[in-house]
Formats: sequence, structure tokens, C-alpha cells
Amino acid sequence: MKIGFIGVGNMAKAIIEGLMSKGVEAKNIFIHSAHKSNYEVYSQETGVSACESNSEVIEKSDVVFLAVKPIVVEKVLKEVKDSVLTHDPVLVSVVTGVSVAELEDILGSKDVKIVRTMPNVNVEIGEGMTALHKNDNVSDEDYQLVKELFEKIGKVADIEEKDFSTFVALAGSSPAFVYFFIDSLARSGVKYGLNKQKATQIAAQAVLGSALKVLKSDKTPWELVDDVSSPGGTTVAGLLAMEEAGFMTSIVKGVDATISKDKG
Ligand SMILES: NC(=O)C1=CN([C@@H]2O[C@H](COP(=O)(O)OP(=O)(O)OC[C@H]3O[C@@H](n4cnc5c(N)ncnc54)[C@H](O)[C@@H]3O)[C@@H](O)[C@H]2O)C=CC1
Ligand SMILES: O=C(O)[C@@H]1CCC=N1
Repeated sequence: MKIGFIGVGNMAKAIIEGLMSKGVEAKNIFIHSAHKSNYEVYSQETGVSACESNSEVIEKSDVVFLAVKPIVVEKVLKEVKDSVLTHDPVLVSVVTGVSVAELEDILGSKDVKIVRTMPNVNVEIGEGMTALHKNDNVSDEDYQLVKELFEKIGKVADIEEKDFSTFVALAGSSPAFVYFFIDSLARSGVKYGLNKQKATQIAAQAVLGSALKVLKSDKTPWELVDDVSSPGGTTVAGLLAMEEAGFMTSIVKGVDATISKDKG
């Protein structure tokens, strides 16, 4: 399968590097983005093929990732419209907040194969969490191919399109929330004299183990909180102080703001 990328920013690079680490060969990857110097350097570094235009990416690929910011989607799709209609690739959008219907409208056709997705940056290390939703033109076989690509680099969830905004908050943006939590925990360690790098490694391993525990345990996270909280102990003292400062409310408000932004 030939895989193309229109836009070679953070998200596209995370997907490309994740796929290449799982055996997808550089010779099967085609890229183009706004800045020639950037995508040519990336092509030289990784061995993927740099194309002269977005249309060339489409002409050379079976599956084309649309990995540009929402604000340039209309411009890019109008530019490549004829190539899309002629070559009929499976268009895989990773763009936040742009629906399948809007993509079809911009392309001026409902006869295009579109899979809307919402990955997160952790696909780069094979631990992503990606939502998928296809339009009716994508055959089960093509959908399975796209799904298998994302399964190489993490977990996949089929979701209804109405749930994409919620998914953005829970998985697309949430790596940043978790990095923020890890940094805050580590910084607290620095407050008490730990070196920042060491404190960050300690905090990150604690978060990794806790996430694995949630995934592997039959218990709910809430029950696991109780298991760590000894009567009269340190954990409950910490939890109560965090909640007094609005821990849960701050998370919910962050999710509310993410969803509102996504919905425009
Ligand atoms: N960064 C993240 O963690 C995630 C991002 N997304 C979505 O992925 C999309 C890309 O985001 P990032 O990679 O973070 O942005 P970015 O700003 O790092 O990359 C955007 C890329 O688009 C290229 N571009 C701009 N105009 C272009 C044009 N006319 N033709 C071809 N390429 C053009 C830029 O040169 C750049 O390579 C966005 O829609 C974002 O919402 C989705 C999930 C997670
Ligand atoms: O911040 C953003 O808009 C994108 C969407 C999900 C992660 N980053």
C-alpha cells in the first residue's frame, strides 16, 4: 500500500514514525507540505519520498492522510479536488473539527472515500488512541486497511461522528493534559529538592504504571484510589487537598473548554 501525507507537521510525523517503526517502508510513503525546506529535510532524514505538490501525493498514493490545520483545509482540498476525483484515494482526515459532510462539500462530491480520524501524538511510540469514522463510499475492505494502519501504532475505537469532540478531549488533546500533570507532579518534587529530570522520570513511571493498572485491573479507578489510600495516611491527605483546590472540577472544565473549541 502506498501512503501519502498532505502536511508534514507534528501529527503527520508522529504517524509516519510510528508506522515506520512497525515495518512500513519509507519507499511506500509520499509527502508534501507548505515549506519545501522542511519536507525535503524530513525526506532526507527518513527516506520517505518528497513530492512537488499535494496533487502528486494523491497521484502516488492509495491512502492519503490530510494532516493540515483546520484553517487551510478548504484551500488545500480545492487545490487537489481534481486529483481526488480522478485518482479516488481513501482520504484519511486527521483534521480536528471538520466533519465528513464538510469535507465532501469542499470537494463538491459525495462520491469520495473519506475516513475521518482523531489520533493522538502517542502513535509515534505505538501507544496511540485513535477514533475512526467512515463515509458510505469506503468499502469494508478499505476501512479495514486504514484500521490496520492505526492498529499498528496504538488502539482504535470506531465512534459515531457526533462523539468526535468528546473524543478530542479524552484522547486527541489529553496527552497534553497528562504531560501537564506529570510536569506539575515533577515540579512539586523540585520544590522539595529533587532534580527536575529525575523527578520527571519518577512521575512519568508512576503515571505509566497507574494507567496500565487501570487497563489491567477489574477495579474502577475510584476503587483503585481507595486501595492506595491508607486510613489516616499520606494519600488521603494529598487527595483531599487536591480536591479542595478543585482537581476534578479543573479537569471537567478543561474538557468542557476543549469540546467547545472543537465545536467552534
Ligand atoms: N498535534 C496533535 O497532537 C494533533 C493534531 N491533530 C490535527 O492534525 C492536524 C495537523 O496538526 P499538526 O500536525 O499539529 O500541525 P502542524 O502545524 O505541526 O502541521 C501542519 C502541516 O500542514 C502543512 N501545510 C500548511 N499549509 C499547507 C498546504 N497548503 N499544503 C500542504 N501542507 C500544508 C504545514 O507545512 C505543516 O507541515 C490539525 O488539523 C490538528 O487539529 C489531530 C490530533 C492530534
Ligand atoms: O490542539 C489541537 O487543536 C489539536 C487537536 C488534538 C490535539 N491537538
